Amino acid sequence: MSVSQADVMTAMSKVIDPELHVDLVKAGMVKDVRVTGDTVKLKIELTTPACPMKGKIQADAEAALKAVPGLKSFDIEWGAQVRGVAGGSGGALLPGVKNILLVGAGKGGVGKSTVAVNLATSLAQHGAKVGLLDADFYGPSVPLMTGTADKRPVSPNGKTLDPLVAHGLKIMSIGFLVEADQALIWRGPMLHGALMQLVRDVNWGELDYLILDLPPGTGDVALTLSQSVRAAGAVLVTTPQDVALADVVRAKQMFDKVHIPVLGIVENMSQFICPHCNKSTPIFNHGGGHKAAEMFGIPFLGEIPLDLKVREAGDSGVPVVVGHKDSPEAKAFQDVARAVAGRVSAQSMKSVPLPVMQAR
Ligand SMILES: Nc1ncnc2c1ncn2[C@@H]1O[C@H](COP(=O)(O)OP(=O)(O)OP(=O)(O)O)[C@@H](O)[C@H]1O
Repeated sequence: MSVSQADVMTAMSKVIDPELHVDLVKAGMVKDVRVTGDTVKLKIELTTPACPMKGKIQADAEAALKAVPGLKSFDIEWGAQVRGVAGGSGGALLPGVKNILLVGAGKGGVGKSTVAVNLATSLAQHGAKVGLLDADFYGPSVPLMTGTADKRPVSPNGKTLDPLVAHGLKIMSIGFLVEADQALIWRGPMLHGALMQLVRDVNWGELDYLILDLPPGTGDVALTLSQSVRAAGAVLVTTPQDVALADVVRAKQMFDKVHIPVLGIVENMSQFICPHCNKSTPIFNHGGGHKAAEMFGIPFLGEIPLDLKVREAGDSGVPVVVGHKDSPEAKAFQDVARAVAGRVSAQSMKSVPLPVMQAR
């Protein structure tokens, strides 16, 4: 019995991407199908190299091909092509940037920068092209956390800046450009101008994801910055205690106000696992992030344990996903990164374009 290309496409159309709720053919993921006798070679192009569902899709695709009558063998080449969320990219300002993602928190000190750095690094480790922009004007910690604090970006032409490169990321921080206390006195228009310079006048090149570490809180500064870029979505970082819920509510309301979809909530400092006896202690309680996610009907992206390694990694400039990549903490960050990438892919599948925010 001879096998046709149509038989293979029919088989692939029965495989559903569980995150995107669409079959592989409709999603345009099946490419270069070449049938020779009773064998087929094809390429499946996922929507992100950090696809959280790759294992399931792989198993389902293989099972579907095995069920094609007459097909004796197959060879699937796996690839990934990140898609941009309509209206959530760098747009005309940064045509090479597919998705701008904001990392925000309702209040300071919850680990927002730690999550931004490890999220960006994990996505890069998966093979995505990632930039990290530290827009935390009042406390830029990305230079310290990425080991770039003693370096300065250079300008090849006197007009634009080359980002620094570390841990597979292109990095830019307000901390590279101004003294620590200088930005503290900036308000609306100046902040906006400085941010736009960091976005526009940096040679970001082609990026799948540009992660923006926002200042903490929901005041004017965070709001102005969120409004100034067209973001594909925001990741909210919180700690687990009940009192943090009020801050999550405020942060969610802020992103709603500027029409930026919240991709989900990350619960940081979730619980402390004793390195000596393995006993888990919920120092800041446990489950507040889950509760908040349920309350808003938005995804829970994962929880990160409270652990000395995470703090030490931040201070040493080598993110925990690099320095201790097999630790439970690194695995927790990697899971969050895959969940975020999955949510962005899901957004990109929605045909309704996001509203375009005008820079003020
Ligand atoms: N899961 C964790 N376990 C241990 N320490 C952590 C964890 N997450 C963050 N920290 C530490 O807590 C401190 C604050 O973290 P971070 O700077 O990321 O928070 P932030 O919310 O960005 O703060 P800010 O409000 O100043 O911007 C840092 O010293 C960091 O290393």
